[in-house]
Amino acid sequence: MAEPVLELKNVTRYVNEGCNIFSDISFVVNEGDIVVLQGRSGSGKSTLLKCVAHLTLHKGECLYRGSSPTTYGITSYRTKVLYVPQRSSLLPGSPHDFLTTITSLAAHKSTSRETPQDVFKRGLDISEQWGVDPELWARSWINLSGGESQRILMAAALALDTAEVLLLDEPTSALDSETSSMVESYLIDCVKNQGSSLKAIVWVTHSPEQSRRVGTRFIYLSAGGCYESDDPSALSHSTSGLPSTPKLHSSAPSISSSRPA
Ligand SMILES: Nc1ncnc2c1ncn2[C@@H]1O[C@H](COP(=O)(O)OP(=O)(O)OP(=O)(O)O)[C@@H](O)[C@H]1O
Repeated sequence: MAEPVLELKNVTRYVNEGCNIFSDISFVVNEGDIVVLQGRSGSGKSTLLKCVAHLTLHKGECLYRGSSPTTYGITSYRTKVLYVPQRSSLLPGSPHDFLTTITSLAAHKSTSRETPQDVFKRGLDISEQWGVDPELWARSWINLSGGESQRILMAAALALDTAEVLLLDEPTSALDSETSSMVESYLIDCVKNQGSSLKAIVWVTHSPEQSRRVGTRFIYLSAGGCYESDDPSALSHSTSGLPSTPKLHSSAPSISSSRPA
């Protein structure tokens, strides 16, 4: 049986007293899973990834291999459960600077024996397979296109080779369909490859087609709770039970489920 790698227990993101973006989100991510997380715009997908990455205040627990982030130390936890944002716009310097900074962190050094040069070379190799000119790694993030930034960020995350779980926030939203499919295939192969350090992905997308191509499980955020479905595009043809405009929720648990998530 597949080992659980990540466990969300009653994760609740509050905004004000008694007002939540979502409440009591609970599900387990097992080795080999590519969990596609879908939901209407504003339903809280990005916020949930940030809660799991311990980047935003929340209630409840996110256990990695059965232990809390504080047990590992938050920075070490983030090398294992790695959040890849949709945009790199707030990062200073160049992608090369970024990778140099990350590989110099004690948390990275304690989980990787590779030199920064090895990591950088792998990042170049991966991104070149996706059509990125190696020279772009020396350019400032702000002068890269959305698609160039997205591919380089993803290549950097994979090149670090420390994460067992990637939390991907619309990772191909700026890519054309051909490039998107190369990135998708690479990620799927990594999760399937027994020798890879990457064991699972939580993948936010708005595309039912992408959900079908990459997902092994499908979780939907809706009405401040979540449900799991066998249908990779349940949201796109759901006509009931979903608010057209997501609202903050004033009551606690609200988990609708076609199957317990
Ligand atoms: N710090 C905050 N304070 C108040 N509201 C917030 C805060 N952070 C996020 N929100 C609100 O929470 C909701 C969920 O935001 P989030 O970005 O997680 O949604 P999403 O499902 O990822 O949306 P999209 O699909 O449009 O990217 C939004 O209505 C957003 O405005």
